[in-house]
Amino acid sequence: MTEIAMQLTNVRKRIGNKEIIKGLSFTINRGEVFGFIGPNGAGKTTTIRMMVGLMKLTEGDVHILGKSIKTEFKEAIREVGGIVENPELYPFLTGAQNLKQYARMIPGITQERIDETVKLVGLEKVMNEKVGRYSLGMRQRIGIAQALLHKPSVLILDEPTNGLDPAGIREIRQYIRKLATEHNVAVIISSHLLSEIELICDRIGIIKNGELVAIQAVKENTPAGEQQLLQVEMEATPLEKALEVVNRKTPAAQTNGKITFQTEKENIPLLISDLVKENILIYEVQVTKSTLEDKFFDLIGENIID
Ligand SMILES: Nc1ncnc2c1ncn2[C@@H]1O[C@H](COP(=O)(O)OP(=O)(O)OP(=O)(O)O)[C@@H](O)[C@H]1O
Repeated sequence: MTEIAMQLTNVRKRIGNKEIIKGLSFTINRGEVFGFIGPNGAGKTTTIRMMVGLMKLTEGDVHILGKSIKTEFKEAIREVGGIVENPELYPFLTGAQNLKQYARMIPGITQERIDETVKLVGLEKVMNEKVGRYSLGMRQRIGIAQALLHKPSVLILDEPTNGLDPAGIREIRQYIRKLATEHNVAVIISSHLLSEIELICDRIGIIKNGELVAIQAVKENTPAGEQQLLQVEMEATPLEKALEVVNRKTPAAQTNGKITFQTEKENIPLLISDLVKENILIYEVQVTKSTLEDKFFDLIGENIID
């Protein structure tokens, strides 16, 4: 059974009189790697800062394992680990000393837990080396270990592959996948490069100008022979209620005032019947088979390269 790790509901952020984030609604499941992609300035970092509790929401809510970041901040935030800016590390201390230092700030972290996280990110062999001598990829991994010490259910990484070479990216990818599948962590990764992120993620949400413009499963991760998921876009009223009903069967998001989700063909009539039973009015349903790249270039209208 899929368990929702994080749910964004109509998340908005206004700074001054500018609305930077314009009503984001989507869910991320445990064990899933979710990519959050969009051009520079799209609103990824702002959204992530709200998800990790570094910035207040102007409107809407974020629930983490069902706990509201607004009304149950402590309980909700306990389930989140993240690297938003570069991980804070002391280059003149060893990896082991850095982790120990960091662990002092969190109550109840045992040496056993530190060792466990080191193993999780595969840094056992270099723990006694000074961090200043680590490669960028190793520094990222020790940052991930720090973020994991308190056993969060959701791990959020802002541009974790930034500046890494292909080998570094491959390593990070391997550990992120392991975290999701073996430890049931929901991992959220932001990036402005589709090519990098589609290799890591199960699902990708595309953000542009503070709005979610599409959400789609990455087909490379679909086992061979499995039926290809169809992309469904639906205009329905009331939207929030419709979103909730669809979410019971499959993760759905709100994009441009419509509900977007993916499902197998035979599920479509079942979902429509569920919606009708709940007195939801359906005005339009669009079903497409488009690939992620098609969608991405259609929506963004440009190749996202710095
Ligand atoms: N404190 C602020 N005051 C005013 N505008 C801001 C503030 N922070 C961010 N913005 C604006 O909000 C928009 C979204 O910024 P954000 O950093 O979230 O985008 P991003 O998708 O993370 O981009 P990048 O990939 O460049 O980091 C941008 O247009 C930015 O100029």
